[in-house]
Amino acid sequence: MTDRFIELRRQLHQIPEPGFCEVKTQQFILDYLSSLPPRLQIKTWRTGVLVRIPGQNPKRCIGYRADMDGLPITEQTSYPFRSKHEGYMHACGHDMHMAIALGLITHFCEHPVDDDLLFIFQPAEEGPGGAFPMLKSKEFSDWKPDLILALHIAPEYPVGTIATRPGILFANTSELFIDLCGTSGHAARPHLANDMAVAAAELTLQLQTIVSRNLNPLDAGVVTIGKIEAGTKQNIIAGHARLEGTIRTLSTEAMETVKQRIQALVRGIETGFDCKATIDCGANYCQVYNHPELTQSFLQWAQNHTRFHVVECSETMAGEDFGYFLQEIPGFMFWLGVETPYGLHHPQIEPDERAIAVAIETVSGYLKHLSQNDKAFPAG
Ligand SMILES: CC(=O)N[C@@H](CCC[C@H](N)C(=O)O)C(=O)O
Repeated sequence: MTDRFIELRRQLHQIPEPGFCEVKTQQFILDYLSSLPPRLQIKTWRTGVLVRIPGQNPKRCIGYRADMDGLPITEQTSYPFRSKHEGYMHACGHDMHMAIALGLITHFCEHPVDDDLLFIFQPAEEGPGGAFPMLKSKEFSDWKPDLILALHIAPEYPVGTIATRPGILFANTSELFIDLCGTSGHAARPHLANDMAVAAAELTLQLQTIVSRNLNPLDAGVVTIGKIEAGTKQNIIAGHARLEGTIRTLSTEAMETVKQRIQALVRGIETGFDCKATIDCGANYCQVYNHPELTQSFLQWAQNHTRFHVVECSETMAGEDFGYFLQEIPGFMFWLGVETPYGLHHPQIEPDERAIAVAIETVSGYLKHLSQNDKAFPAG
């Protein structure tokens, strides 16, 4: 049974696509679903897919979400089933997440529960963010679940480990794009140009003072510049530079502080370097805030009813747009151990596929438990 979903994961691994371009991925999911019993109800939303399994005696609907997009990374794994899409890779486990969801759908087709189940294949988690527009869509609203769950692979935990925590699990995020416009010129005549490579270098270092000097150390934050581009040739002074990065904070107040300080530092660069700058904060994700009582009861259930190692973990500064679902629907997200020396977003990451069986066993057991226990649902 599990080999089947490992195989599906390997096939999905070969066709990573960027956010809202998951056309082949969507077709792959639809093709697989068409091999299952016709009692499934299926809808598409942009490149996403919604799958409803009607319950036998439904009082509620329980949702389970898997994300679908790949990353712009050139794969360097040892896999014989490497990405066929040059420059793109499933380096954040979304291929695993989708294979697990397909495994769960297959399981519940064969073993239906009382409540309706909704499986959500959501595009564009890595950006610009598919969760929020999907949540607001008519397709989703008509089938809005009463409770929602999701998981994310965790390279740092061994297979057979499940980890989560009540409250904040993932941070608030904001993308960051800064363009600096000066004047290019001959490399030998700097006094007649206005060098944006130097301005970009200065700004990159200044941005690193925000977390260390402006944020309360007890209110964590991160400012990372992941990409800097400037100039056209080694002997031409760069008239333009672009910095691309991301901001992460645990509180919304800290996010405001960081953004205000970025504004101030960029204005300082404009004055100091006599240039023009623009700041674009791109896509923002709210924090993933796990429903406290529900998460606590899941941890207890998993400890008592699974064979797996259950850990209460700390928060991460990574982001996840699943947080938008949790703003409107009680639920939680948890980590699934896939032990590998390479972290998320690394070109060599090779998650241990045995975790697919761990996830299917755990989530199918928990969804069945939820469906059989009115008290397991949060009040109201
Ligand atoms: C789990 C994970 O790695 N998520 C991404 C989410 C991206 C958020 C957004 N595009 C940004 O860069 O701010 C992450 O990088 O944490």
